[in-house]
Amino acid sequence: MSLEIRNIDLHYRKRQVLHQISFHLEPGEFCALLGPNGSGKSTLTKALLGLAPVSGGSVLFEGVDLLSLSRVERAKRIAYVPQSSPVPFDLRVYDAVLLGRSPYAGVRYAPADHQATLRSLEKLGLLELSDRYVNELSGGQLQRVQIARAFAQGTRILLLDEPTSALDLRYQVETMRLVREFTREGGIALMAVHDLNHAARYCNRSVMISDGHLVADGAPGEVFTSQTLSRVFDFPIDVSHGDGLVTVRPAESDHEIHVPSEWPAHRAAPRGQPNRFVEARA
Ligand SMILES: Nc1ncnc2c1ncn2[C@@H]1O[C@H](COP(=O)(O)OP(=O)(O)OP(=O)(O)O)[C@@H](O)[C@H]1O
Repeated sequence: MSLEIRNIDLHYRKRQVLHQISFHLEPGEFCALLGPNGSGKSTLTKALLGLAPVSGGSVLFEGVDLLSLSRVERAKRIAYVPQSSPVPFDLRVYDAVLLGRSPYAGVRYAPADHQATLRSLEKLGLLELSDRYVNELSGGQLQRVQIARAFAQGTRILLLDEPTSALDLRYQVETMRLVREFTREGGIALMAVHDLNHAARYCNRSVMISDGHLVADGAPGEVFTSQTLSRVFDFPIDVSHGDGLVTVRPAESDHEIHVPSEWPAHRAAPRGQPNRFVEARA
């Protein structure tokens, strides 16, 4: 069952921040949500969670518009790892992860909720920290608690906002692998991320936003071209392909790439085709 994001418009006060954003994600897709600072990535993520005021459009999953659901019902379908969030000082790691089960809990948590919590703590290497208070953790440990809570929620869709920004290299890689495993088991993941090399390496889909408009959509190997990235980030960027890997870096000064003033003339392939690169701005 795909996640269909259709014609999302969003205004903050009178300023339009998202313009007719449309794309769909299939089970198994780990999609990078890319774009420069202020382009609208976090806003789109929050819109999908019902946390930002959508002025038009819908988000369809399993036959329902997620935007029409209550918070609890939406939380059974979609979990979120925020960039940062306030830390309650008197909460232990175990209880913070158990909170991921609150959409299912009645008066008290069931044994299945505790089992899901333990599995998630183990996955994220947090069992040893279970009894620690979350306000005593390092930034990276706290980030792993957020991820564990989202996994414990047991949803089919996972939204992540820069989930590896506070993590050291080992946990960056392990987190990317866990999310990839989640999608290989049939989940759908959408991750706002700045690290283009991470996106190229771990994601099998990428969607680019510029100034609130969708400007490119496809596999990273197709979308990541010098021309597109230089245009979107307004900065000369080199892309090399080799050994099955795409590598992105700032262009060397002795062969700087001209930042094109026009969008590359790629067109969307028919639905279901692997190349979904679109030229979304005329
Ligand atoms: N609560 C808000 N009220 C008004 N404007 C907002 C609000 N939140 C974000 N914006 C504006 O919306 C636009 C998109 O911001 P957003 O945070 O979605 O960008 P982003 O792509 O996630 O940026 P970054 O990469 O820097 O995290 C920006 O111009 C920002 O100033």
